[in-house]
Amino acid sequence: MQLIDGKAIASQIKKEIAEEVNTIKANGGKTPHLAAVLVGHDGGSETYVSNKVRTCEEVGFKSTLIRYESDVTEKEILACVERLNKDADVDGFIVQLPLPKHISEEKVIEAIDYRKDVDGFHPINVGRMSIGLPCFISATPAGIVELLKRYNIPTQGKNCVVLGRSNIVGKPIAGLMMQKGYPGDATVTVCHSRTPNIKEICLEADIIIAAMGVPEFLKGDMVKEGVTVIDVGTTRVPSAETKSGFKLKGDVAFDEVATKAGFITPVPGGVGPMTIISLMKNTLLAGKKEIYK
Ligand SMILES: Nc1nc(=O)c2c([nH]1)NC[C@@H]1CN(c3ccc(C(=O)N[C@@H](CCC(=O)O)C(=O)O)cc3)C=[N+]21
Repeated sequence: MQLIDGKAIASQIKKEIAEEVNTIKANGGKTPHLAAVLVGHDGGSETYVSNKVRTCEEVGFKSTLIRYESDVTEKEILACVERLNKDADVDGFIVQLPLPKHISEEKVIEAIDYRKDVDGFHPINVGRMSIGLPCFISATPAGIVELLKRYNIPTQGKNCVVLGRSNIVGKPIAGLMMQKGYPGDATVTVCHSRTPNIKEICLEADIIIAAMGVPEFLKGDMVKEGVTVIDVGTTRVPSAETKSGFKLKGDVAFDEVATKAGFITPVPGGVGPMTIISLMKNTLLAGKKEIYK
């Protein structure tokens, strides 16, 4: 079994980005600027957003964090998006999800200028990705693809099973794994809460991407020997062992599955750090106007 060390790969890419930012600045170019909008005080969102802001500092980006209480109105959030769309200094921005129930995530995402949508959640970016046009690819799927590449994991003609059909992970990663080229050219099966025979399907898989958000869903008896397992789950469960009182749990029963897997990502330290780094890459691309003028 080989552990896929997302944390190590992410810090390597972080150095590459920091060097490029230095060069841009040395040549009198504009410092890339990422803004993040955070609504409410949910523990997970706070941690992820502060990771993002800290990483911006580490690579030399400018960052702006805009915070709202959870009783903020949809109108106020839409006005904030409009301001960020117009702010010439902001190259890209994200609105951290999930949003409180009284705010429509669809409306907010559609209001974002797709040229600044470094999350890759806007329908224009989603659509362009699905037909293979230049676009912002959402950070988690992009991070997964990068890990497969860096570990030279074969995908062509392989059975890839995606667990979960969310708009931000399941659907886009399924599309990327079946697209032409590498990593891609896989035979993709998407399973979800209504799939009756998930175990049977997983037992045929060469690659399993687990993104259902159900802690320790994938058990040792559901995978074949030598499988590559990518664990996207990040559920916070209460824990007495940690200072924060929470522990991060993946969608994979790690110990059981690791004994059979060829490659496996840990949680934390797997896909999470790669998600952050992909967001930085998208922000750099936005700053350089490489995808959209
Ligand atoms: N608009 C938006 N964009 C997102 O990209 C987005 C979002 N909303 N909502 C929530 C999910 C989740 N997500 C993660 C980011 C970093 C880690 C991460 O850094 N994880 C670390 C551990 C962090 C910790 O200790 O809690 C790791 O796995 O090693 C995890 C999950 C981004 N998301």
